[in-house]
Amino acid sequence: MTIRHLKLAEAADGVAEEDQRTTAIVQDMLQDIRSRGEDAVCMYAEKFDNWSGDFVLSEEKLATLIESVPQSVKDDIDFAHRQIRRFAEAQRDSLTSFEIETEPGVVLGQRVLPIDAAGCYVPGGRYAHAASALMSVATAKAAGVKHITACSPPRGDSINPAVAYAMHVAGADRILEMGGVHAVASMAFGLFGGREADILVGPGNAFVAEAKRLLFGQVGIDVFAGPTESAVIADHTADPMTIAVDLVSQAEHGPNSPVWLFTTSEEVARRVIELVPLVGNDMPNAEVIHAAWRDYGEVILCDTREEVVQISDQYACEHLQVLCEDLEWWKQNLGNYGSLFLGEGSTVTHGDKCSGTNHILPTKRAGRYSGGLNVHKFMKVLTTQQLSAEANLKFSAIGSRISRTEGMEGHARACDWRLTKYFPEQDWDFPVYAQKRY
Ligand SMILES: NC(=O)c1ccc[n+]([C@@H]2O[C@H](COP(=O)([O-])OP(=O)(O)OC[C@H]3O[C@@H](n4cnc5c(N)ncnc54)[C@H](O)[C@@H]3O)[C@@H](O)[C@H]2O)c1
Ligand SMILES: N[C@H](CO)Cc1c[nH]c[nH+]1
Ligand SMILES: [Zn+2]
Repeated sequence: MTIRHLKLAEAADGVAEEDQRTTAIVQDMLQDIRSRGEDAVCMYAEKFDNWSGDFVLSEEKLATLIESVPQSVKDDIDFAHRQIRRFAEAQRDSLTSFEIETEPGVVLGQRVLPIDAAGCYVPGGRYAHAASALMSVATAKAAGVKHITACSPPRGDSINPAVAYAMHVAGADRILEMGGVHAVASMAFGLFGGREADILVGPGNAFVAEAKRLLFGQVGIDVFAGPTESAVIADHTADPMTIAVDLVSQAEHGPNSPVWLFTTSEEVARRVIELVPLVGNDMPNAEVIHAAWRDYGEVILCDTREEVVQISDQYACEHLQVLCEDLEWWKQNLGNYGSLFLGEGSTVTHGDKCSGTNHILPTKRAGRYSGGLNVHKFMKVLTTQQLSAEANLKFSAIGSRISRTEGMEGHARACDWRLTKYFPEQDWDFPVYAQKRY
């Protein structure tokens, strides 16, 4: 393979150490919250978010916040909410409960049940992520989750009003004005009068994502959804300006948000390298964009589209845009990503805000083994079985023999007991233990 790195990420060497520092900080915080509970949370809220108010958002305060949201903002959030809820319901209806009789008297089934309690983290450090509230809460609601707590970091006197509105219309039962590791821990441990979450979902910065990862096991999580990443795949037909605008759009997430270009066209690559800083200059948050591009931005030139697929699957980027000829070929051949955006008409902003697919997506190469948040993450597939006495003639005989082959006498006798109970007159051509009746 003859790939060339036309632009390297300047921060590449320090990333592993930074991840280790984050893990150590988050481990200490979780341990402290485990032992000191709400007192520790109050301390972190004061330290990181300058917050010493109540955490549970009251009905009255929620009403005041909603009142302060302009009607035009409510209309847009309502539109996005309908799209997201509709897509989640379509997903839900393709996974169903069923029962089948595989042999006479053997009924096997699956029941698809919602998880009972979800904790939805809505980021709020740098931006007011109203759409993220819809993504997690509306999807949990579509799944049928009964107890939904949503949280977001307060800024000034409250969480952002549009975020509060989005949480409310999507169906949150309880809102915490709290963010960061301590909010994740509060939902997991059921602090401040809430239920212990059965699953924690939602994106967040490196600390939030690491907290969820460390709590996994005690609770379920959706996916490792840390700092945003975006990649564009482009051939010679792509418009460099469109690529630059789209890379800048996702670099604005934070100074550690990587944006990558994988291309077969050196001309397109060189033009994009010129354009990104110019497009970024014109933005209110130019500093963040320049840092992300300088430290994490990469441009990789490949000879063939097959090589591009190989590189792209290796990066397993959260968002992947394809600006090339023959989109169907790319759709069939790309295998690792969080969400795919095909053609110039589709920008990541559509998925981020309002098209309806979920924007809570895998980062740090988690796209190799998982998709993003979807309605199934809030649902459990539970199996059931009911065997008649007659069905035991076959199934207990086989179960007993397999158990003894494996050296598991207790398992074998559970079957033998049924054979001798239901078929006392039968002669067996294999050893069957006649259990004493006590
Ligand atoms: N992968 C996805 O699906 C996805 C989607 C949307 C957003 N995102 C990402 O979410 C992130 C949002 O980050 P944000 O910072 O704006 O909001 P955030 O709410 O995730 O984090 C802010 C909180 O982090 C805590 N914090 C800050 N510094 C800390 C420290 N040194 N130690 C411990 N805790 C600390 C504070 O409590 C603060 O309120 C971005 O990185 C964005 O790219 C990802
Ligand atoms: N691109 C983000 C997912 O990494 C989601 C988002 C929300 N708002 C803006 N962007
Ligand atoms: Zn985004």
